[in-house]
Amino acid sequence: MNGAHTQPAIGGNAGMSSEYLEIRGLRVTFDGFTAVDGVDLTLFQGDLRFLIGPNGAGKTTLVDAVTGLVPATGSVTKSGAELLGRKVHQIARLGVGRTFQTASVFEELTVLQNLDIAAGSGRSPLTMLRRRKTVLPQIEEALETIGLAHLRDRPAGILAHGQKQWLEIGMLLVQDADVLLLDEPVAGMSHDEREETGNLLRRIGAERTVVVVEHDMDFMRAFATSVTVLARGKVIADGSVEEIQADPMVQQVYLGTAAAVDVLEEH
Ligand SMILES: Nc1ncnc2c1ncn2[C@@H]1O[C@H](COP(=O)(O)OP(=O)(O)OP(=O)(O)O)[C@@H](O)[C@H]1O
Repeated sequence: MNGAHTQPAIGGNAGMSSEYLEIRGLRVTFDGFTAVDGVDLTLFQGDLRFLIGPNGAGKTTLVDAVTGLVPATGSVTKSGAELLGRKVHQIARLGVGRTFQTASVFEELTVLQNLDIAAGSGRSPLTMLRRRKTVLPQIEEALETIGLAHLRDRPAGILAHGQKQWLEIGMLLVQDADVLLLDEPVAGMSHDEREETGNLLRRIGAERTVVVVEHDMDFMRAFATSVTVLARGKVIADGSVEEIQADPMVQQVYLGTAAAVDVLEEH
């Protein structure tokens, strides 16, 4: 970690800005098995919220439910608009975007074309067929933000693993997503790529709400402004990194062994 990092502000701008995503009593059931069990979560603009928990805790299912991929009960509102019951593309249009554990970019298309398609997701098929002659300002901006401006005309297939994840994040930015749910964005990344990704999340997170599902505790400690711990579909703790690390319930449930305490407290 270099010295340029500012200390994460606990809770981001919580309380200072409008509420962005409010999850109440969220429940997802698969054939009688409850994967997400009555989750309440409030996320604010400026919050870089990490969602952690053991394997099978329900983290990805929660993201799937918010983004319309699995049916759920309860309520998820974004700035007052109910998301549950809407289709995936409608939720995306309301500004809620997500990435998957495996980056899903069009490998044969250039970086620019990938961003152009994402930016055009709200356009009609006819206008999509017409190629844009100029690069849209929001695409220029996204290229700079994700650090891929120099690779704009290269096929996405040649990008390094980390760069593909950044391109996916760029695709959410050009779609105007202001709530971003990222599923294990640094899995498989090198140390330097993690550092770059963390800085990218800080840059984009200042004006947005970013939720990061992650297993990497070092990454969480370095970049989280707040943390929610899920276990067996329920929220067992919510707070700053320090509060989460000191929580005996988290130490016990999260990994369940004495070694787990070392993992959580390691610096
Ligand atoms: N489509 C499905 N059908 C049945 N069960 C499912 C389905 N999707 C997830 N589950 C179950 O729901 C539980 C929560 O899974 P989920 O993938 O959300 O956990 P997770 O916290 O993201 O885990 P990991 O950290 O391993 O990715 C698991 O027990 C999983 O087997």
